[in-house]
Amino acid sequence: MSKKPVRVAVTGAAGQIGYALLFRIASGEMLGKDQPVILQLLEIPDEKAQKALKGVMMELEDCAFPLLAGMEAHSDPMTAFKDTDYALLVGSRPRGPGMERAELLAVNGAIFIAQGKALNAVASRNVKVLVVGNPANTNAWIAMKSAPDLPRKNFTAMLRLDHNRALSQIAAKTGKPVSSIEKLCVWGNHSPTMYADYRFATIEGQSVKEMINDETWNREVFLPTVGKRGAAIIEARGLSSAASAANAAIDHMRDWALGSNGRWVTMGIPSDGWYDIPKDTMFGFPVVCEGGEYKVVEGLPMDDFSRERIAITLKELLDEQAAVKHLV
Ligand SMILES: NC(=O)C1=CN([C@@H]2O[C@H](COP(=O)(O)OP(=O)(O)OC[C@H]3O[C@@H](n4cnc5c(N)ncnc54)[C@H](O)[C@@H]3O)[C@@H](O)[C@H]2O)C=CC1
Ligand SMILES: O=C([O-])CC(=O)C(=O)O
Repeated sequence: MSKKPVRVAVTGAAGQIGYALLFRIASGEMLGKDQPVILQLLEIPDEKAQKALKGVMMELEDCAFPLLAGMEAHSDPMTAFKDTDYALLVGSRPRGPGMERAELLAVNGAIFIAQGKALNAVASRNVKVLVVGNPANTNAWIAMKSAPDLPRKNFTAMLRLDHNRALSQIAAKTGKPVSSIEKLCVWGNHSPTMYADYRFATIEGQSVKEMINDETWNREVFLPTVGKRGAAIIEARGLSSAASAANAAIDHMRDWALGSNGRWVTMGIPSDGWYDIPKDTMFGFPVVCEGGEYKVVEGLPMDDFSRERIAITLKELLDEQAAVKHLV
């Protein structure tokens, strides 16, 4: 018997990430090749944006995706999020050259208050929310705080792009396939302060740290390359990453919904006090997903350098939260 369709809301649906994301959701890459979806697409109430959204929907229609069970255009989150099972909050302003993501808080923060409230009012009580719009961790925190009737754990921020970037750098350094790397993680904020950590990573059972055996490379090449990759892409493309961001959003939601098969992945999630990160801080942690839930990998040992890096990224997040506390 075929499965009942699930509702997937995507905001910023006519933007660059939206264009790289929607076709993959509709083809079953996110929720499985047997799971029909209804797309509930939100764009700003602006003639040009709504017209562009109609164009994207025409293209979706022209793909004749067997799993696309329905599609709606919205300009109000209160209708876009009605009964939604999954919400991908992409819509917001991207940064340009020379900006940091935190500078977007002033323009983007308010979006996530309105959208958090709308999710609180009309979404499925089990909705799984992924915030992509920057600064992603703090926007996810704002949305979570604006939705007091939904479980906190349903709100997540995207650090999967950082995780994937770290995987590719390790694969290039070791000459081993990306798929062979396990137990990598990225701690903290989706910003240059993030701490990509391969101390526990293995390839075919062998320690990646021992294989690389180069702490100078870790500190002077690996960490800055992963941490500043977004800016490097803006510098090269003139626009921020889109296809790789959409790909990471698919990976994040797929693993959360369908499981990570025992593999560690990185998700930005509200802390429950793990690793001394204050409760509710939206922080990148290593997790394993199973049965529609994520579970933090606990008990990992910390050395002085890791403690220092985690303190830096935590302070940045707490400062971002403090800057918007009056709004939530
Ligand atoms: N967390 C991550 O790893 C990444 C996050 N991003 C962030 O994703 C966001 C979107 O990036 P792009 O798609 O490249 O930008 P874009 O400018 O191409 O598209 C954004 C779309 O969102 C729409 N929008 C703005 N406010 C909205 C609202 N309140 N409700 C619904 N739609 C709204 C705009 O009309 C536009 O069509 C940016 O904030 C960007 O910085 C980008 C890459 C990676
Ligand atoms: O750098 C940006 O502004 C877009 C982004 O978050 C990324 O590519 O990681």
